[in-house]
Amino acid sequence: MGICTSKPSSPSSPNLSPPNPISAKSDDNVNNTVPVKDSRKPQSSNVNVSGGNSGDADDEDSKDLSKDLENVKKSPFFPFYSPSPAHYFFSKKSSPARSPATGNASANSTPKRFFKRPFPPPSPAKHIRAVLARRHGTVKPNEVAIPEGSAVEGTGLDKNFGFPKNFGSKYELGEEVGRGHFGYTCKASFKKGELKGQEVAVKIIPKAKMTTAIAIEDVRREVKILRALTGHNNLVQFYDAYEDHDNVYIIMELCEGGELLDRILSRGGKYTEIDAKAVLIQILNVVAFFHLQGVVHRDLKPENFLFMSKDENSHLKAIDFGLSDFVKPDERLNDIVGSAYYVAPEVLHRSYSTEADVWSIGVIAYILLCGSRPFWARTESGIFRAVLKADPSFEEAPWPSLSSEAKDFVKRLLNKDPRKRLTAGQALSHPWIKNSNDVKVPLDILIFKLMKAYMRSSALRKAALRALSKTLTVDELFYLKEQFSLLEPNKNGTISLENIKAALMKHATADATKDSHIPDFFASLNALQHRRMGFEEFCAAALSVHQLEALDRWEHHARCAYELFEKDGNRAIVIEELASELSLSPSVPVHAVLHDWIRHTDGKLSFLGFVKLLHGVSSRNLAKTQ
Ligand SMILES: Nc1ncnc2c1ncn2[C@@H]1O[C@H](COP(=O)(O)OP(=O)(O)OP(=O)(O)O)[C@@H](O)[C@H]1O
Ligand SMILES: [Ca+2]
Ligand SMILES: [Ca+2]
Repeated sequence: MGICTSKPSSPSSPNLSPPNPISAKSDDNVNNTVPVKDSRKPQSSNVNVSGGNSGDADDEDSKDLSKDLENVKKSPFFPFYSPSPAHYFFSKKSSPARSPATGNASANSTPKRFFKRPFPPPSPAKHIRAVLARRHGTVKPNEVAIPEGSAVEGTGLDKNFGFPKNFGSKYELGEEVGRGHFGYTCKASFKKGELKGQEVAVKIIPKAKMTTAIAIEDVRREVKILRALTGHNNLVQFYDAYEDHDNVYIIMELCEGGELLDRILSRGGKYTEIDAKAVLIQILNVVAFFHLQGVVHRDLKPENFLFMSKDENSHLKAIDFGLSDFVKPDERLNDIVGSAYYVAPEVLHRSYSTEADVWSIGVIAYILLCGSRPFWARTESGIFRAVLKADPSFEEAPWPSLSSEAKDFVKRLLNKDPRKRLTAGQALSHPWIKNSNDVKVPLDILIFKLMKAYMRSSALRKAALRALSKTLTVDELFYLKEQFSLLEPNKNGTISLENIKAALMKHATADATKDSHIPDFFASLNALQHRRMGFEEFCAAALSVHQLEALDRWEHHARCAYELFEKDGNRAIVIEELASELSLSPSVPVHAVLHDWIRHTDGKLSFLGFVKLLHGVSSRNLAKTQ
C-alpha cells in the first residue's frame, strides 16, 4: 500500500524488545519449595489475611512451607515439573532488588543467575490478599479470615438479594463437584416438571461468609453479570438464582469435564502448540465477547475455565464472575482484584480496564506452552515485583523449539503497557492463531474507542493517521478488514453511522450494554451522520498508534508515513494555529512545548511533530511532559 522503498517485514518475526540482560533478580527467599494447595479442600483454614494490609506478605507462605512440600511430595504431578524458564532479568531502571544472601541491593551484580531447581507447576491460585481483606473486613494477621458460622443477623448488613426462596422445593441437591474461596458447587437436579431429573450445577455461597458490604455487592454483581452475559458458546449458561436464610444459590449448566488447571497438570504441564491454540482460541473468543459487552472478568485463570465433558476435544466454558465488573470504554478501574500469578501490572498500579484480562490470558498461554508460570515467587510481594518489573524468559526449554509466532503471540499479550498489548480480538487475528480452524474474529470494542478519538481529531491529525495507515502490512490489515466487514458495509464498501449502530446492537447483548457504554458512544460518532466511511479512512480511524509503536519496525512505519505525509498533508503552520488545531488550553505554554514540532526551514510539521500528532495530544498530557 505504501510508497516507501523497503516494505516493513512481516510481523510474524519476534518483535518485542529482548529481555534486559542486565542483571538477574532472584526473588527474596525463593528456594523453589512448592506451595501447592489443594483447591478441593475447604480453604477457610488456610486463608491468612493480614488485617487489611495489601502490602508485604513475605512471611505468609513460609509458614505453610513444610505443609506445602508435603502436599507436593504426595502430588501426582511432582514428576512433571519442568525446568524453569522463569528467571528474571531486571532493567537498569528497576528499583534495586534485595539479595537473599545480603539483603542489599543487587540489581546489577548478578548477571544471568539461574535458579538451581525447577519451578513448581501451576497450582490453584490464591486471591490477592488485599482482595480478601477488603471482602472479609479487617482480621488479625494469621487469623482464619472467615468467622465460621457467624450469625447472618445482627451484622447490620442487608443480605437480602430479592431472589426467589424456593430452591429447596425445585431442586434435589447432589454431590459437591468443586470448591473455591467464596463458594462451593454441587450437582443438583430438577425435582419435578418437564425437566425432572435433569442435572444442573449450583454454586452455593454461604451468607455467613458475606461479612462486608463489598462481599455482598460482589455476589449481587456476579448474578447480575451472569444474567446479562448470555448466549456465548464458551460461557457457562446461567439459569437462575435463589436464596434462603443461609445461602445464595446460583444455578448454571453443569460442566462435567473439570477445570482447565487439572487438565494442564494431568498433561504434565505442557501442551503442543496446536492443543494450546485450541484452548486459547476459546478463551479469547469469550473474553472478546465480555469486553464488547463492557464487562471485565478480572479473575481469569485456569481454575475458572471448565470443560463440558471429559472428552479430549471438549468445549471450554468460562465461569466465576465473582470479581467481575462493568467498565465503560473511557473508564479506568482502580481496585486491586484478582489472583497474584495472573494479575496485570496496571491493576497493581490501580488504573486498568479490559486489557488486564488479556494479560491474564497471556499468563495462561505461557503456562500452556511451557508448563511454568511466567511470574513466580514464593511470596505475594515477590510475585508482584516480578509482574511489574521482570521479563519472563523465552530462552529455556521448550521455548527455543517453539515457533517464533507462538513466542511473539505470548509476548504481545504480556506487554506491560496495556495500550500496546493486543486486545482479545487482535490476538485472534495474530499470525499464530488466525489460520486455525474455528477462528472467527469478533467485533472489537477497541475499534469503537479508536474511531471515537479519530472523529474528534483535527484535520491535520486525520491526515497524519491516513499517511500511517498506508504503511500497514498485510497482517495488520487483516484485522482491520475483518473488523470493517463486521460493520457490514454496503455494496460500495462504505459504512454509515447506522451500520455501526446496527453492528453494535447485534453483537452486544442489550442487557449488559445498557449498563455500560453504548449511548455515549453513539453521541461521539455524530459527525458521521451525514456521510459514509470507506475502508481507507476506516484504517486511519481504527489503527492503534500505540500498538504499532510496540513493534520493532515502528521507526520504519513512522518514517514511511512521514514521507507520505510530506507529499500529501504536511503544510506550513504557525505555532498558534497548531495549538488551536490541537485544542490546547490557553494555559499551555505553546511556544515552549511546540517549538520542535515545526520545521524551521519551511514552517511545516517536523518528524517529531508528526509522531506527536499521531499519538494525539491533549492539554493534560502535554502539561505532564513539561
Ligand atoms: N457450572 C459448573 N459446573 C461444574 N463445576 C463447577 C461449575 N461452576 C463451578 N464449578 C466448580 O466449583 C469451583 C468453584 O466455583 P467458583 O470458581 O465459581 O467459586 P469461587 O468461590 O468464586 O472461586 P474462587 O476462589 O476462584 O473465587 C470451580 O472451580 C469448579 O471446580
Ligand atoms: Ca473460581
Ligand atoms: Ca470467584
